[in-house]
Amino acid sequence: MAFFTGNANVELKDQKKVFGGQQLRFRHASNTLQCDMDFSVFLPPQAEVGKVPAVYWLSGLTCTDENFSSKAGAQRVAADLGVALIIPDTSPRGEGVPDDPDGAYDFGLGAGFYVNATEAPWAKHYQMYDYIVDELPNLVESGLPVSDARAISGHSMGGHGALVIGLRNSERYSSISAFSPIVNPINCAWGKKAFAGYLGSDERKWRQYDASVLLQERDNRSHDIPPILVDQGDADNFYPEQLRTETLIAVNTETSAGAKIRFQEGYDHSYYFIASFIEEHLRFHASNLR
Ligand SMILES: N[C@@H](CCC(=O)N[C@@H](CS)C(=O)NCC(=O)O)C(=O)O
Repeated sequence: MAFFTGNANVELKDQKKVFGGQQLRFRHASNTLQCDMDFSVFLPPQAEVGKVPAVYWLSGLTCTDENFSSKAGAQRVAADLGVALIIPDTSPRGEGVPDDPDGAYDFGLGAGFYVNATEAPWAKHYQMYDYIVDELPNLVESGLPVSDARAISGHSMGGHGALVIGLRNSERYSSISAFSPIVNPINCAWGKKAFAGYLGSDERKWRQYDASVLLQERDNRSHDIPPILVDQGDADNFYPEQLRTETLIAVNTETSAGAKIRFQEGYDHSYYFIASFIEEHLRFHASNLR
């Protein structure tokens, strides 16, 4: 199968057969992020005969596109369901892309928080929201056998990204799910640091990137929200201070939003937790993908 035929901007870096499908890794020149970006894709065997729907996966702090592909064990079920997995990196990368001045893991490289930065020196490259919502799906759908039937999922910072992007673009995603998401970043240390850096000190600008605020304010929105599934391990060392799951539970109840938010006993924040429940999440998305 040929990929991105005629598009000199995209290079195939790796290709492995797995469960009858293909695990692929590409590099492309991103206009939105003003740098070269790697992304991974799993194409199920069904993609050989037609376009398949896709689950977009957003990873957490310190991750690249390779953590999910190598640790979650999602390919077997995705192959069974005929669903592609689209796995971007977590920040812009490369020479000239600024990083946290102290090299901290929770800001800068590996920590783009899926926002469009407005503050110098971040604004030039840190436009992850637009990259995930527009550039990446446009690229994938133009050069791979992947349709515009999309679901979105993610972990921790990526769970925050999936909830925010899915809630703000409900016409583009048929379902949303998250593992251990940061659900109220305007009220936790990770979120405050990231939003102050990328968006500046005016906290009113932060609210557009907070899943609990978006859910609370959904009555003002013109369309309904997609079905939502959230799993949270109760032995997660970032729960509750950073993740603030209770805030989402309260808003979900108060607004009758219908999100299914589950605690899973004894599970921590790691990819072992994701591997344990990814099958349920993929089946949930497949049942909603139009
Ligand atoms: N390195 C950080 C934690 C970072 C972390 O747990 N990252 C999660 C996402 S928030 C992850 O998926 N890490 C990569 C992995 O487990 O493969 C620390 O020491 O506190």
